[in-house]
Amino acid sequence: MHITIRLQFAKNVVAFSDIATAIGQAGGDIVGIDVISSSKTHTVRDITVSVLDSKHADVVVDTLRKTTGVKVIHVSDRTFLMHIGGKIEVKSKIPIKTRDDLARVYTPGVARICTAIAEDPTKAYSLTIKRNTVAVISDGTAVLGLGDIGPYAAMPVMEGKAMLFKQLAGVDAFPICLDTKDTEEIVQIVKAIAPAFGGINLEDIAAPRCFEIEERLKQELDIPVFHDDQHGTAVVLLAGLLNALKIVDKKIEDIKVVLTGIGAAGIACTKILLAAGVKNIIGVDRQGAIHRGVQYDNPYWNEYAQLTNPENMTGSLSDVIVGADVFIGVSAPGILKVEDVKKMAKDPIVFAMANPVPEIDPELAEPYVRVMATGRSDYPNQINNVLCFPGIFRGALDCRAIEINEEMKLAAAEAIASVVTDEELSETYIIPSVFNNKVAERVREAVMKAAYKTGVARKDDMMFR
Ligand SMILES: NC(=O)c1ccc[n+]([C@@H]2O[C@H](COP(=O)([O-])OP(=O)(O)OC[C@H]3O[C@@H](n4cnc5c(N)ncnc54)[C@H](O)[C@@H]3O)[C@@H](O)[C@H]2O)c1
Ligand SMILES: O=C(O)C[C@H](O)C(=O)O
Ligand SMILES: [Mg+2]
Repeated sequence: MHITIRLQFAKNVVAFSDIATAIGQAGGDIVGIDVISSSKTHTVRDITVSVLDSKHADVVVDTLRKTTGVKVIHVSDRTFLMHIGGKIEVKSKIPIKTRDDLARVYTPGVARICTAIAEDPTKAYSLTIKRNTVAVISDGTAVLGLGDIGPYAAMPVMEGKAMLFKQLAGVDAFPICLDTKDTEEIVQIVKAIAPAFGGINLEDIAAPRCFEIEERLKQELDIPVFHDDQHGTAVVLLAGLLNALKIVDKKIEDIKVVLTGIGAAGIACTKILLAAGVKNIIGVDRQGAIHRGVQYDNPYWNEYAQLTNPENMTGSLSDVIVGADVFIGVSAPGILKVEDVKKMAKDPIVFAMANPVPEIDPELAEPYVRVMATGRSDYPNQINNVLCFPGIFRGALDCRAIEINEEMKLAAAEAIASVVTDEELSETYIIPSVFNNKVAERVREAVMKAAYKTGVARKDDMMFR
């Protein structure tokens, strides 16, 4: 990573070459220097330094703080700089240049538009932003793998999702973080703001509350409601697994899968795998393998035990991973050990998808696995729901679907997998890149086709009939 250190130094006490030497001795690489101001006695410079990680950054900055004649004014890194003032803004489509423009976009002209919508509320789709908007709703309780960090801290992730919605699929998404963890209140708030939106993307809401919130909203709203961490993740996981299985030449019905983190993502991933034909899947959470014969406080785990773990295995991750063909992690950093990977069947597939730190460091796992994937953008094979949510909502909005159903999700998974051709498929390319512009378009088309086929599309479109 790069950090930029703004420092002031006394010219008669220390020379810049001494500062450069100090940075070099601390292992930092100077990649840029800007002079901010200079007087007879003092100079202020921004020095951009390449460092290994945030601990290393602290070492470099501490060295400078201890250098006589140097005052560190502040330190910023590029990632922080990209977040200053937030990452998105609202823009008008039409400039208001004249009184005439004003009288059309605002009072009095706008009143005729309002009246038309009051007479026929479906006109909201043609005369307001509704046809292109998605609310990205979070309560900040399961933000990436950081846990319950609250609504303010969740905002940067939701802003990031909104950027991706726009860039990858042209969808106008609004980040909305709620300062409540009350299921009923969240349901009522989302229902109340729904008129402005064509779809609702729930994000980073912890299990098990997320299940009830999604179910209630699906029943009570006539626009698609989609919990991204459940279904977006499940769709992309299935796409990646379908392609990875081609490489190891194993059939989906024959594989043994061990999945850690039986929360929002884990339960949805399990369900999509069962629907796709997986027979032997064992879920592991903090207490070990989920199995029959115990009563869990979490009702979803009791149901989970009925659907999974055919041999009713008990024990820890290390116990049940023996002979597994596939490991899927949607849980917590570092919980899969190299020793565990060594116990897996031949040609192991490891999808360590916890963000930002995966269940196993890919560098540690790589010598022992055939196919390795993470949720991150800095390693090959990024299995991340960003491959799904922009295209799936684009499709749902364009055909004005009332919901995003199972057929639409399966169609999206197959569409994502299909972007990687048989010639291109390899251990390090099982899933297309986020920047592959075929992804959102193919997902959109597949999702619309499935929506028309299952009768949930409201917009007439002969092309997809
Ligand atoms: N790559 C992706 O696209 C993607 C998508 C969704 C979620 N995720 C990641 O998956 C993780 C879970 O997200 P979620 O939304 O399902 O959260 P969640 O809070 O709903 O579920 C997390 C589950 O993991 C369990 N867990 C925590 N520590 C564990 C441990 N040491 N061993 C076993 N289980 C443990 C928790 O008990 C909980 O059941 C996060 O790290 C998130 O970043 C990745
Ligand atoms: O936000 C991501 O990168 C993926 C996913 O939604 C997560 O919560 O980890
Ligand atoms: Mg998420």
